[in-house]
Amino acid sequence: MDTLTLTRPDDWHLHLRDGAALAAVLPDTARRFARAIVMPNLKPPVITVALAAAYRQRILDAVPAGFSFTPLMTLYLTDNTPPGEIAAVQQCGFVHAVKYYPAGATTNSDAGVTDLKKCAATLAQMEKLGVPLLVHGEVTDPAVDIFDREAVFIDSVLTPLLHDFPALKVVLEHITTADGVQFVREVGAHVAATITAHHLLLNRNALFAGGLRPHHYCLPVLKRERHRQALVAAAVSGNPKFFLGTDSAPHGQSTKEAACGCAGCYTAHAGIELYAEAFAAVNALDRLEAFASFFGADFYGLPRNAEKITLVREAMTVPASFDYLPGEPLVPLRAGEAVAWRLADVSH
Ligand SMILES: NC(=O)N[C@@H](CC(=O)O)C(=O)O
Ligand SMILES: [Zn+2]
Ligand SMILES: [Zn+2]
Repeated sequence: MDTLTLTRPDDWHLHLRDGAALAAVLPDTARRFARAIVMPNLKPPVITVALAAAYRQRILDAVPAGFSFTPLMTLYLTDNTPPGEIAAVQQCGFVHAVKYYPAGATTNSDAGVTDLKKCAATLAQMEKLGVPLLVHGEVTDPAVDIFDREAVFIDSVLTPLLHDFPALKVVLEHITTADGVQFVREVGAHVAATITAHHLLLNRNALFAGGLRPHHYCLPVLKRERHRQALVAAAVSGNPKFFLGTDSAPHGQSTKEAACGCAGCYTAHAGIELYAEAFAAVNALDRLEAFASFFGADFYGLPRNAEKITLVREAMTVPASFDYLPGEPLVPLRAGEAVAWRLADVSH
């Protein structure tokens, strides 16, 4: 098969940033995806419906002419998010979830939750109104090995959370381990997971291939090969609990190639093509459409897209960098290397 036509996909986990960075990266996503769940970890974070409305308008203003793209907004949960804000979420129609960052877990998570107990009334309201909680699932205790932080989070935070709020809709974002896969498989249908393309394609050796590779550093960090294989098995399984979320997370080159580099991989430039590679590698291209275009919409209770996109199996060399901020290029995943698929009618 040299071309693959599928229902236009959605990205259920995306970082668009703001201002000039937003304008630089948005076309890559809008070209491929009809909608995206937009992460709220701006500085300062998007903590109210009013802030989400303003951010949504800035995104819409940055959509290039001729593109159709709908941002699906999220709120950043803090220790102080009032339960009343959840009713506003449900009523506004454009905020689709609330994001839980354990304080200190990842990029711009300083304002995140220090103790979920402080959020009990707000979580109860989310459970009641059916507002999903999106979870960065890693503990922050520096004594816990970084490669174990997802598994420990599942046991010590997520399991008690679901015990206390058994009907809360939860998406365990960017799962990276066999433990994450198994947990999501075994709990009820109200718990799902997103999987990134880079976690399907790379294992932790990619962080150290011939030298330190900052552009492969993201959180949760890449894991060993058996975990990558478990993620691939989940993604191609046809189980609707697993769906596409790129976690495309742009950072300027100087902040990645640094003594203490930022976490995040930029993948939006090949946001669906990289998944096609991962599915083709296990002869499962026939499973890509449901994973990329159906299961996420179904989980969020949104209609599936009507348009189609076509991918062509033709190697494309990714540029060494993209324009991002003045004097600050953006180095994408696969910079200077080939991606095996390209989007029909699209050239960079
Ligand atoms: N994934 C990352 O490594 N970084 C994300 C934050 C996140 O999703 O954890 C970012 O905003 O840069
Ligand atoms: Zn995260
Ligand atoms: Zn993310």
